[in-house]
Amino acid sequence: MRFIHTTLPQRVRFASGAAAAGVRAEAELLGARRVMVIAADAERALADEITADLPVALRHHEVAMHVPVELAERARAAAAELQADAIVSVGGGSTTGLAKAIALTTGLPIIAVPTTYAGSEATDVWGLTENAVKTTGRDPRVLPAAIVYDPSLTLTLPGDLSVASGLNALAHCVDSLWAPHSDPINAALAAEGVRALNAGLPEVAADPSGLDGREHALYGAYLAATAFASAGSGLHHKICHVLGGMYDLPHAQTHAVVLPYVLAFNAPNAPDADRRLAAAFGADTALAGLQALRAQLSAPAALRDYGLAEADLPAAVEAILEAVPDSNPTPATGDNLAALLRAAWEGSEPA
Ligand SMILES: NC(=O)C1=CN([C@@H]2O[C@H](COP(=O)(O)OP(=O)(O)OC[C@H]3O[C@@H](n4cnc5c(N)ncnc54)[C@H](O)[C@@H]3O)[C@@H](O)[C@H]2O)C=CC1
Ligand SMILES: O=C(O)/C=C\C(=O)CC(=O)O
Repeated sequence: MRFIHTTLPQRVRFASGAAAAGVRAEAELLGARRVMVIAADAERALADEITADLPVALRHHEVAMHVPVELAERARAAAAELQADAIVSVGGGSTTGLAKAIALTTGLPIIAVPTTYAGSEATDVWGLTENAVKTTGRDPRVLPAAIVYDPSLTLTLPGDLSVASGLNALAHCVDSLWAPHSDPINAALAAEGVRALNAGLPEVAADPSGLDGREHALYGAYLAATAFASAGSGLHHKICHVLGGMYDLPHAQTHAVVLPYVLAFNAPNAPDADRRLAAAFGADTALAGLQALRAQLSAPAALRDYGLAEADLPAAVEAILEAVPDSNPTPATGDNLAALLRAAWEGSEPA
C-alpha cells in the first residue's frame, strides 16, 4: 500500500448541551479579546445565548448561501473596522462560509459552531460567488481553529432540511471515494460516515426532536467532512458547485437530488468503491443502499423542484464538462453528462 494523506489540524469538541462552555474555552485558548460573532438572522438568538460570556466586539448577521462576494467584502470591512481578533460562527454552511471568507484575507481564527450537517467547519475549502460563478479554493487560513459540536443545536433544523443536509454529508462520503486525492484513510472515514448517517438520518426523519438520531447524524457529518476535506471535490461536488453558482439552487437539496445519479454513473467503473459503500449501507450494492435510505427519508427527488429550468440544462452541462476531475472513474462526455443532468432534473430512475 502506498499513499499520501493530509490530516488537517483543528480541535473538535462534541457534547450535547455544551456549546456555550465549549466556545468560552476555545475563545480563552485563543486569547480572544474582540470577538466577531457571525450568525444568520434566524440563528441570532441562539448565537447571543452561546456567546453571552464572550468579549464580543461585533455581531454580524448578513449571511447568504454560496457567499456572494459583496457580502464577504462588507463582512471583512466590518471585521477590520472593529479590530476583531477572532470569529465565532454559529449556523449552517453559509455562516461558516462567510467566516471563512473573512479568514481568507485576514487570517483571523474561527471557532465554528455548526447547526446543520454541511460540514464546512471541518474543511479548508472556501467558496465565493461572483457574477453567477462559484469559485472554490483551499487555504489553511480558512480552516476553523476549533469546532464546537453540540447536537442539541440541530434539534430545531426542520425535518426536510435535516434530510437534505444529511444527504449533503453523505455525498461528501460517496464522492470522496473517487475524488482527486482519494486514499485509504479518507475512504475509511467515508465508510464510517456512511454507516453513522445511514443509522442516524432515518431516526432524525422519523423524529426530528430526538437527540439520539441527531448525535449519530452530526458525528457522521463530521467524518464525512474530514473525508471530503482530504479527498477533494469529485464529479458530484463539481456538478453541485456549477448548479449552485450559476442558478443559485439550494445547496443541500441540490446535493440530495444529484447524488444517486452520480453514484449510478460512476459505480460500474469503481467496483471497490461500490463494494465499500454497499458494506457501509448493509446493502447488495451502493446504489441499492442509497436508494433504500432515500426512500425512508422521502428525499428531495428532482432539480426542477428547486428552481432549475429545462432551458438551463445545456449551459449547465457545458460548464460541468469543463470541471470534471481527471480522477473520475467513468469518462464524462457531453452526451452522458447531459443524460445524467436531465435525469436528475426530471427525477427519473438513476441508470
Ligand atoms: N466549504 C465547505 O467545505 C462547504 C461549504 N458549504 C457551503 O455551505 C452552504 C450551505 O450550507 P447549509 O448548511 O446547507 O445551509 P445554510 O447554512 O444556508 O442553512 C440553511 C437554512 O437553515 C437554517 N438553519 C441552520 N441551522 C438551523 C437550525 N439548527 N435550526 C433551524 N434552522 C437552521 C439557516 O438559517 C438557513 O435558513 C453553501 O454555500 C455551501 O457551498 C457546504 C458544505 C461544505
Ligand atoms: O459542495 C459542498 O458541499 C462542499 C464544498 C463547498 O460547498 C464549497 C463552498 O462553496 O464553500
